[in-house]
Order: sequence, then C-alpha cells, then structure tokens
Amino acid sequence: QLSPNFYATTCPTLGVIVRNTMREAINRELRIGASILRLFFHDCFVNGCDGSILLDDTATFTGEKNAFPNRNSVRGFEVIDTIKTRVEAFCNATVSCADILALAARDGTNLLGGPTWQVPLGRRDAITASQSAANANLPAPTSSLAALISSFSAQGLSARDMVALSGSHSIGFAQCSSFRTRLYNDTNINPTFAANRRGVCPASGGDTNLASLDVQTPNRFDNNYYTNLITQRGLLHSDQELFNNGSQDSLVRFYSGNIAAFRNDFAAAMVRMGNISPLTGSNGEIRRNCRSIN
Ligand code: HEM
Ligand SMILES: [Ca+2]
Repeated sequence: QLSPNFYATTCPTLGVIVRNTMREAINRELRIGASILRLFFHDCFVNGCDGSILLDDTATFTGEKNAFPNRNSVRGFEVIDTIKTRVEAFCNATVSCADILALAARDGTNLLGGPTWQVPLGRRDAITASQSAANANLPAPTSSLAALISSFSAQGLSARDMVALSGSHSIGFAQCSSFRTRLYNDTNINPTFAANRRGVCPASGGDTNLASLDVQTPNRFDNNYYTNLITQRGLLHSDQELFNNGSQDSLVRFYSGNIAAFRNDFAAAMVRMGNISPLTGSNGEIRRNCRSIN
C-alpha cells in the first residue's frame, strides 16, 4: 500500500529536491543516472526495496556493498547522500532513504531520455542488510536465460518484466571483467563488435576498463539495446541470452520495433520492482543518514 502521495503534506518539496539534485549530478557526469538506476535494482532484489544496499560496512556490521556483484562496481552513493542532506534540511526525519533511491532512479532514467512514471512511496529503511542474499539473488553476467528468468521469478517478476527491465542496459557501462569471457568464448557475437571491444578488454589485464552496455547510444535511454541484441552486439553474455533462439526472441524484436511499448512496459515493470517487500507501518525506521542505522 505504497502511495505516490505519501509525503504530499509532510514533505511537499521532496520531488523537486530529488529531481534538481539528479539533474546537477547528471550534468556533472552522464553515467551517474545509470549508476543510480542500478543501485535501485540491487536494493530491491535483496530483501526488498529497503535501502539495505546503502548501509556501510563497519567493524561490527557486514552490509551488502562488498557482496560480489556490488564490490568495486555499484556507485552513486554520494548523490544519494546529497539528496538526503537536502531533504533533511526541509523535512527532518520524514523521508526514507529507500524512497529517495526509488525517486532518484526514476529521475535518472527520465533525465537521460527514458520514460517517467509515478513512484509509489512510503517505504521505510531496513535496520539490517544481507551480504549472502546479495550474492545469492543478484544475477551474474554469465547467467543463462533460464537462470535470469528464475532470478526474477523469485522476486515475483515475470520473464516479460525481466526483458523490459534489462532495457536499462541502454545506458551505463560495464567493466572488462564482466564481459571478457563473452568476447573470447562466445560464438553468438558479431565479429566486428567483438574485435572492437577486445581493444578495450584484453584477454588478460585491464579488468576495470569500461565499455558502454549500448554500443549505439550509451548515454541515451532508448530501445537500441534490443536492436543491438538482434545484431549480436549485446555486451554481456546475459544480455545476448535474451536473443539467442529462445523464448524471449519475439519480445526482443517487439521492443526493438516499438519504443512506445518498451517505455510503457519498462515504467510498469519499475513500479512492480519497486513494490518488492517494502517495510511499512512501524517496521524499519527513517534513517537519519543513509549509510548507517539510527
Ligand atoms: C537481467 C539481469 C542483469 C544482469 C545479469 C546484470 C548485470 C550487470 C553487470 C555485470 C553490469 C556491469 C557491472 C560492472 O561491470 O561493474 C551491469 C550494469 C548496469 N545494470 Fe545491470 N544487470 C541485470 C539487470 C539489470 C536491471 C534489472 C537493471 C535496472 C532496472 C540494471 C541496470 C544496470 C545499469 C543502469 C548498469 C550500468 C551502471 C553504471 O554504469 O554504473 N541491470 N549490469
Ligand atoms: Ca534491499
């Protein structure tokens, strides 16, 4: 029972603060919109959208930031901190970090050319986190189509949601270590594309070198991700799994030819992902600082 009006009276400036801070951050670095969209995904898939990913490790607390899919990879925490500080100045101890992340992900997507949607609000912040659940629940770039479908199904999301949400890889970047085996071992890859990407990702070394997930329009949220898959130019092995003579080929073709349908399905799937097990009522807390429990 989240509601887009949850903070209408208690924090009417929330929407403007988040959007303006995201605009500033993207003006500084286009990639940050992608990074924050991914942060939201990595929050929601681990015990729900409860801000658990934002908690720092301490001597006595192990959070999710150093889980294998997150370590030296997820980024954008400073932007969430800036938004939180500004929100606290207007509406002290009112808005959760989990809700700030949901709004920031929406605005990042939209500011880079993607759709917009109303974000249901009222999530509260976790007072726990789970590194083991992060390791178990977040799909790997080496995943098969069956593994991708089952990892989303475990969160109550359909295969169609999975294919639509994967359109997020229309923006942002991956490190060589995430796509090396695809470049050197996969056969369902466009040879020109593979040769070009091997230039930034040698067979050994250069693990942190970056390539854009979308070879055509890396900083524009559009449906070129799907046209790339049809020409075997998916960067991750898991990307190309969506179009490899399997059950999702027809949906990939559909999204590649119908950007309006993609935008609609993406927005609806983001709302569904954002509804994964929120803490509400008196569960959890409203964190004062997104990096630590109160
Ligand atoms: C379907 C299963 C998915 C897999 C296996 C996957 C895997 C990955 C990997 C390996 C990277 C690059 C990380 C690195 O090299 O540091 C990445 C980046 C990214 N992912 Fe996914 N992802 C998936 C789904 C999603 C979903 C559902 C979203 C959002 C709703 C998303 C949003 C992003 C974004 C925006 C980036 C770029 C981040 C940046 O540039 O900082 N991904 N993903
Ligand atoms: Ca979480």
